[in-house]
Amino acid sequence: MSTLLETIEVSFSYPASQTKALNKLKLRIPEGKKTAICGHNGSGKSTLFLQAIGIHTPSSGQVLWKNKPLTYERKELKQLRQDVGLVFQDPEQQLILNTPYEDVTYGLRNAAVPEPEITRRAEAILLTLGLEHLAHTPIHHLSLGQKKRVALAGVLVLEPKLLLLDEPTAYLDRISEQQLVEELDRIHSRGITLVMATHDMNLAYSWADWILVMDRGQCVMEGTPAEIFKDSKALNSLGLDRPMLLDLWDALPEASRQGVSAPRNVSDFTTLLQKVFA
Ligand SMILES: Nc1ncnc2c1ncn2[C@@H]1O[C@H](COP(=O)(O)OP(=O)(O)OP(=O)(O)O)[C@@H](O)[C@H]1O
Repeated sequence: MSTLLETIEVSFSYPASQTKALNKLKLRIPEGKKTAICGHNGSGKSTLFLQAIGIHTPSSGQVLWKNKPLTYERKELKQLRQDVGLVFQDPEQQLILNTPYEDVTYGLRNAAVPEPEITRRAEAILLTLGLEHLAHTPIHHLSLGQKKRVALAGVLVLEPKLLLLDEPTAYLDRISEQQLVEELDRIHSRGITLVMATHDMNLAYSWADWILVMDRGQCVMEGTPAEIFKDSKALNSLGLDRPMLLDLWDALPEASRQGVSAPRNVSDFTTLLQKVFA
């Protein structure tokens, strides 16, 4: 499993704060996977993302992109921010222009992409995310879910190799969440490595193929969803819930679970129930 981004013993404190937001953090983001980063409020997930795009620099330790330590030179940071896209939890922090079209084209102009190419790429990404009819609508007229899509479009249009998403489904309704997850799967199938910070253990369990758990600025667990959610006690002590599907799975008669792996989504669970109660 090759590593795209790595932190080696990274520590960082915000100027106004006494506590370390990151405390000798050691973790790796595997290339090509869908990784979920879980952890209670304040465990350091967003701070890690800001380190990954070089907005903050470690007070000690190193951040490595493709096995090379970041030097934080201007040219390198410019390239890094094209390779690593960050979608903030709150789209208001990200959307600075008046309309989705202006916002999506802004990053391309900064990257000195030729004008015909800008138009082509902006129109394509707005279409992909179902935003074409809103391209010239003032952003303050959009719903939160639509703003989240615009923020995602503005990052995706730059064709990053690694996409970091901070709580992308927070405050979305079930249908919008489902649509976003489907879109993320399409993005992943194009070869983009995805990392999602989330509090939603049901989503982490069904969506991710690799999970990192953070606590007090450290990575305290890593593994596949099956490995991570096996240890309910450890998760509880970290303030994280067990996915509902696993509780339901445990409630099934033992004989029906023998030799079958626990379902990762509702549709697999329903199929299993139909077999059990046939
Ligand atoms: N701008 C800031 N100024 C001072 N302290 C901050 C700032 N941003 C974060 N912190 C502190 O750094 C620590 C890590 O915060 P961070 O936002 O990275 O956690 P998180 O895991 O993303 O939390 P959440 O799940 O609530 O988004 C917390 O103790 C937080 O209070």
